[in-house]
Amino acid sequence: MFSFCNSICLPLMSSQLTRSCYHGMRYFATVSNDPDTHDDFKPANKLENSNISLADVIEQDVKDNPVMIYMKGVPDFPQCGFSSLAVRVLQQYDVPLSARNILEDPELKNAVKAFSNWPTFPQVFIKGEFIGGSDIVLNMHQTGDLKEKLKDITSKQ
Ligand SMILES: N[C@@H](CCC(=O)N[C@@H](CS)C(=O)NCC(=O)O)C(=O)O
Ligand code: FES
Repeated sequence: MFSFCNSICLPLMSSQLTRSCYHGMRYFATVSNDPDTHDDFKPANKLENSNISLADVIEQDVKDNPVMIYMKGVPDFPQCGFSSLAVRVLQQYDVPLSARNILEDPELKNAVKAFSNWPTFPQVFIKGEFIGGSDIVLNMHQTGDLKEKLKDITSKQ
């Protein structure tokens, strides 16, 4: 079964109706249960088994991962058109992409918003610097600023 978010979000498939999106459209919310899909993009820093605060986790994420994206879904299966766009732009470059799925953790979602003081997702950080969302990343791609920002990041293996 399919459900769409205002023509922007991608169709989502699942058996459980659990969430509603930004536009108020209820949709089927699951992420891939293939563990390899998640691990490909897992940040160096893990949330599990940690007693540090979420703000510390985010700070560590953006320090340890040169290109870090907080998004809806995962890079292999974005669950929103904005997150999908940001991933597709960043994947034009030969750089490692680390991601966390904020749909899996409402507390992380709020902590990321507070950390960056930015109200929407996706949120992209490059070398610890908050860059912005998909529109900003796309614009930087088009102007050449993104290439410049990413140029000294070691390429993917
Ligand atoms: N201009 C932003 C728009 C992103 C956007 O509107 N995101 C919404 C819908 S996915 C959002 O994150 N809303 C807040 C929320 O879901 O908590 C971009 O291009 O990234
Ligand atoms: S626009 Fe609906 S979830 Fe992103």
